[in-house]
Amino acid sequence: MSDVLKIGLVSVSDRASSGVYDDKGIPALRDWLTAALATPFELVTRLIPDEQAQIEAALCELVDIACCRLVLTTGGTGPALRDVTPDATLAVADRLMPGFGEQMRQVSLHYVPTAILSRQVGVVRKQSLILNLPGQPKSIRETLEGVRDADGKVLVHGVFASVPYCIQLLDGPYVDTHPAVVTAFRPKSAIQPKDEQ
Ligand SMILES: Nc1ncnc2c1ncn2[C@@H]1O[C@H](COP(=O)(O)OP(=O)(O)OP(=O)(O)O)[C@@H](O)[C@H]1O
Ligand SMILES: Nc1nc2c(c(=O)[nH]1)N[C@H]1C(S)=C(S)[C@@H](COP(=O)(O)O)O[C@H]1N2
Repeated sequence: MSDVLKIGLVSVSDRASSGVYDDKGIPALRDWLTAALATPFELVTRLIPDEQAQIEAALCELVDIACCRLVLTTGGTGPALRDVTPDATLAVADRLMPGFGEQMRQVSLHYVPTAILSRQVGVVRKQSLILNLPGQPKSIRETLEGVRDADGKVLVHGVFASVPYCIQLLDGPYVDTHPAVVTAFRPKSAIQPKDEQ
């Protein structure tokens, strides 16, 4: 098994994918991951419209063929008729990870009351974790990183704190983070010394 974490990034947007506006989802995801990850990773990106069949196909390709152990989507999680990212994610899921959706909405409520409108889910397909993030580019940092007070103390944990251990439990590569951005939590027995990573 390679030590390099392959991460699929899927930006789901009718307007960005048709060129009405520039896609800000993938750049925001790339920037955040570059700042947060302390272990090697490789990105595979897709920009597609809000079409359920295309989202399902992209998720299956990224997990089954590109072997991405983590896939992050952005966009299409709301209640509008064309928002179908969670539906596509559930359709290709083997198992649900309800804590991720619950925690992302919990975090997001600190930023915006309409956080409850996001139907975002976390699931496992094969040995890969798929997480839906909302479409607002700023929601990427908010949901992954969580909420801090003015002194930088974490008030509500972002979901990324739990992603490295989840990948480890799915027999994926050992992933570590920069604590200034987000601290990866795992039980003491699962922590690998730096020289063995
Ligand atoms: N990929 C993106 N790049 C830049 N801004 C985006 C992107 N996706 C969404 N946004 C912004 O976040 C808002 C909410 O995202 P949502 O996924 O609900 O998009 P939408 O309103 O369905 O439109 P579209 O699918 O055409 O982006 C959008 O109205 C837009 O302002
Ligand atoms: N962290 C965070 N979560 C958020 C938001 C946001 O700006 N930041 N926007 C909310 C809004 S307004 C909507 S409609 C839903 C769904 O957004 P989406 O359709 O762009 O995925 O996400 C919600 N969650």
